[in-house]
Amino acid sequence: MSTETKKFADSAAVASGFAADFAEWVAAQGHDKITVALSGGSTPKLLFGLWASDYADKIEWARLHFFWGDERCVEPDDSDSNYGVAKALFLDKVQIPEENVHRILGEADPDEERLRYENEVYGHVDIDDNAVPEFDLIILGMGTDGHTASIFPHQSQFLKSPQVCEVAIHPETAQKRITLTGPVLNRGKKVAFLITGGDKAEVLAQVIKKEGDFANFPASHVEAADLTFYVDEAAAARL
Ligand SMILES: O=C1O[C@H](COP(=O)(O)O)[C@@H](O)[C@H](O)[C@H]1O
Repeated sequence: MSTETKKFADSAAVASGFAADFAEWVAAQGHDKITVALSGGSTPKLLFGLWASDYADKIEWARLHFFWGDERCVEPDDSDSNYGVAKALFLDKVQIPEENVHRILGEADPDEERLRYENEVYGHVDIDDNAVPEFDLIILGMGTDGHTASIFPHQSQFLKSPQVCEVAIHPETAQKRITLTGPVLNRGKKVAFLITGGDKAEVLAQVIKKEGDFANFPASHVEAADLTFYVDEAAAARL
């Protein structure tokens, strides 16, 4: 298992550092149908913008299949939709076949969608001997409460769920979400956290150093074989 922390000056530098590593990694993959689970929220927006502006013709997008680590149960054109954000910022701007985009249907019944999406994942992603999907790359973020994907501290049982996806509930808004579970995050062949901002510094330090309240932060339970934290100086202030 290898864990690395890459520190950058600010959030823009995190996006460009990750984008450069990503382009190199895609080019080095010896197979097509490279499966990537995207994160949502605000942090990856700079990355998505950069993919559209600087990498549209530098990456063979048709080799990639995009999935999501989590989705909010809203319409795809809702500003809260993780898919909607990615679509507006880069999917509509790069040459990627529609069938390579495997969105979670946030507008569908969550319990039915959880099962449909699980089958979608099984239809395209390698599995291990225990039928756990092995994405080539999973991109994750972390909330100020230590949640990752949509595994929140109050639903930490999802870290050990035997299912591919679970229906999560946001602790403050009660918004329903669909999230990949802990075993799937841990089986990612490569996992990258993108974490920026001083408001995450204290939690990030506990997550990385495994100190203090770390056990209560879902992000600290992601233990993939190849794990990299891309952080800015503000988020890294307590490391
Ligand atoms: O709700 C979510 O939160 C996390 C962190 O989001 P950010 O806005 O702090 O970057 C994100 O990784 C997750 O995908 C998202 O749905």
